[in-house]
Order: sequence, then C-alpha cells, then structure tokens
Amino acid sequence: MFFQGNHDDMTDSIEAIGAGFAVYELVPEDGSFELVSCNDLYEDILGKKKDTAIGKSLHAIFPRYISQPLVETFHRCKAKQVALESEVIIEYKGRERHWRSIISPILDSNQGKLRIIQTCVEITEKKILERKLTKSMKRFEAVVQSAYDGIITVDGNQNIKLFNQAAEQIFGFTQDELLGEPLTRLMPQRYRKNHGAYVEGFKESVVDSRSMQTRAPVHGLRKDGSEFPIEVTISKINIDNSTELTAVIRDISEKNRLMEELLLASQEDFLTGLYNRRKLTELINLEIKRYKRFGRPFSFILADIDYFKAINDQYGHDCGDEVIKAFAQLMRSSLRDTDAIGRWGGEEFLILLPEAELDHACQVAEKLRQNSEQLSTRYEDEEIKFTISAGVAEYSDANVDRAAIVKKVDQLMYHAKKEGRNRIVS
Ligand SMILES: Nc1nc2c(ncn2[C@@H]2O[C@H](COP(=O)(O)OP(=O)(O)OP(=O)(O)O)[C@@H](O)[C@H]2O)c(=O)[nH]1
Repeated sequence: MFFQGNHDDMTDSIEAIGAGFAVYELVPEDGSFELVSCNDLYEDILGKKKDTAIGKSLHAIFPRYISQPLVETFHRCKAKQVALESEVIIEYKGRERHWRSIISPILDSNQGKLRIIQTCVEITEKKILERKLTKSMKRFEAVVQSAYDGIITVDGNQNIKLFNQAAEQIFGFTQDELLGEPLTRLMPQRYRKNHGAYVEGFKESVVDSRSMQTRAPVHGLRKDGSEFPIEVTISKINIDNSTELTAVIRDISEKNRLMEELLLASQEDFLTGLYNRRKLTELINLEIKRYKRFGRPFSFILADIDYFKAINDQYGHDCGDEVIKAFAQLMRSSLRDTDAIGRWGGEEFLILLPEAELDHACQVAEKLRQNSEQLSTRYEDEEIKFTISAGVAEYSDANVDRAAIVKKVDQLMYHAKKEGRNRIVS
C-alpha cells in the first residue's frame, strides 16, 4: 500500500529504487494523468529532464503512440483497483528501448485525488536476446526441417520430442503420431531389448557423438512393419540434468542396392557377361584354399582363339567382338554350372573346373575345341570360322601358388600354339 505525500517527501526513497519510478495524478476535469513526481531513472523513460515533465499530462510528455495506450491502461487500473503490467516500447533517436511497466493505484484517504504509481524496468537487452534466440531457433528449425537426413531427438526417458520431415518420409509416420512415443517403435523387435543398455553406455562414454554401424549394420522399422538399412549417428547434450540424444538417420536402401549392382558389375566382363579377371583370381584363391583343406584337386583350361588378329584385320573390330561373344556362349552351353568361366585377357579365356582331375579337364577342353571348330559365326554377310588352342593343368600340389599354376597353364597354351594351333596341350 502506498501513501500520498508531496514530491519532496518521496524523492529520497524513490531515488534508491533501481527502477524508473513515477507518480501520476488523475485530472478529473479532462480524464488526463499528470506527472506529480518521478525519480532520476525515470528521466531515461521520459527522454528529458524530469523538471520539464512534472506537472504535465501523459499526452504532453509522450508522443501519442505511447501516451494513448498508457492513459487507457491507467484508467483500467483505476477502475479495477489492481496492479497492471504492460510493455512500453519507446523510440529514442531511431533506437528502440523496451520497458516493463507496472502500475498500481494509490489509495487516497485525504483529498479525493486519484494517483497512479508507475515502476519501469528496462528490458531492452532481454528483448534483444529474446529476438536473437527466436531468430536462431527459427534458423535451427529451418535447418532441421529441410534436412535431407532424418533427425530425431529423444528425452532422458527415450521418448521422441523432435521428429523432422525427412524422418517422416523415411519411417512413414507423421510427427504427431510419434511425439512423446518411445523411440523403440522405430526399431525392429530384436534391437529393443538391448537398446536401453546401449543408450546408457553412450551416456556414460566420453565421446559426444558416434556412428552406430561401426560393429554391425543397423535397421529401422517403418510404420508398415518393413525393415530397411540405415546409417545412424547419435549425439548427446545435457539439458537440466537430463541427457537428450539426437539421432541423424539416413536410409541407405538405395545406396546398398547400387553397391550390390556395382559389385556385380565389377565381377563381370563387360563384353561377354562372363567373370572378369578379378573374379577369376578370387575363385582360384578359393579353390586353392579348398584344396589345402579337403585335398580335392581341381583343373584349369586356358583357351585362346587362333589367329584372332586376322579376324579383326579382315572383318573389323566389331566382327571380332561378335566372335568373342559367340565363343563365350559356346563355353556357357558346353560347360557345367559349377565350372567358372571368365575372360582372362583379350581373346583368352580361363575355365576353372572344381573337383575335376586332369583327364576330365582334357576331355572338356577337347570337346570345346571340337565345338569351336564346328561353329560358324554370322557377321553381316560373312560366315566366320575359328579354332582354339588350349592349355590344361591340374592343381594338386599345395606348394604351388596361384601365380605358378596360372603361369603353367599359360605355357601349355603357348605350346599348343607353337605346335600348330587348334589343339589341346596338358
Ligand atoms: N575385336 C576385339 N579384338 C580384341 C579384343 N581384345 C583383344 N583383341 C585383339 O585380339 C588380337 C590378338 O592378337 P594376337 O595376340 O596377335 O593373337 P592372334 O592373332 O589370336 O594369334 P594367336 O593367338 O597366336 O593365334 C589383337 O589384335 C587384339 O587387338 C576385343 O575385345 N575385341
């Protein structure tokens, strides 16, 4: 409760208050409010010396855009006899200053005059910070919402509190369906049991962010119940003594599909669709390992088209390609599914015959030679005939390495060439 006094009585006490302080008095004749008294800090609000304002009405002291709402609030305060709080924004030479204004009616027992006491605290800095915060919040939201990756934040109880648009697309849930729900809803059943322990481990760890698929592939669970491979990076921040976790999630189904395609492509010879040299090398290594373990010999055939350069020279390179493809097809149809056929070089083909001894491999090579001799390839109006020469070798000595056995079969093939071509040498 405040008691009325004159300006001098109040000056000492109100100067000590760390806020702008003023007393206004209602002028009953015209309903205006006149400044009776104020402290020095109130001069900041007035924007002028208090002596020039005391005795003047709100409309005379402030521009209309400030005085009008103030007069209205003062009247409300008077009518309701309660304290009212409002924000006053005043522009001083192009710079906005913000004040929190609290007005209270003064109970008047003496002269029937109605007075209003106003306390003002400057909140400009707070406002600037608030605006900066709002701006950075908006920026943060825009980044989160427009991100290509799914972003999900969970609180200390592992309940979802942020679920961006990309996450909606990835998982097929809307944000509204998931806010407040446990994160485990987005995980296949098998991960759920260990999830708590994983999270606790991460909270305790010294790192603030980590990728989750360092040990094993990770999968997400869509709303329709389907699983899909994901890449996940999680990070943590401590807010109010609780650890919030944020996961950045990328759907890698498409990436995995492309990788499989690439892998397949890198095993295949572009022209013939047979295995390429890299894949053949891998398969030979595997067979050598098998031999070392189970002792089962296997064999190789290295077949080369005879006088192939002449075919190219006479009919052109495209024709040569057709002959290569025709021979590839012939091998496919002449050999077992378990045999591995690949292009070792230009017109050189290597056939790996698992569990085949030399005799059997020689029979296969001979059949191939005869079939090649029988084959005629049609190119434009020409019938192209060709023969092959081949070396055949068996792998049955664990001390021989891959390079040595390949060299051996290569030498045998050259013997076949030297001895007149269109023949098999073992
Ligand atoms: N059309 C075509 N030609 C190829 C391809 N790869 C290699 N060649 C050619 O095959 C020819 C091989 O020639 P040579 O190594 O002299 O062997 P060759 O003419 O078959 O003679 P011999 O092997 O001794 O019977 C070269 O002219 C290469 O340019 C290919 O993918 N397509």
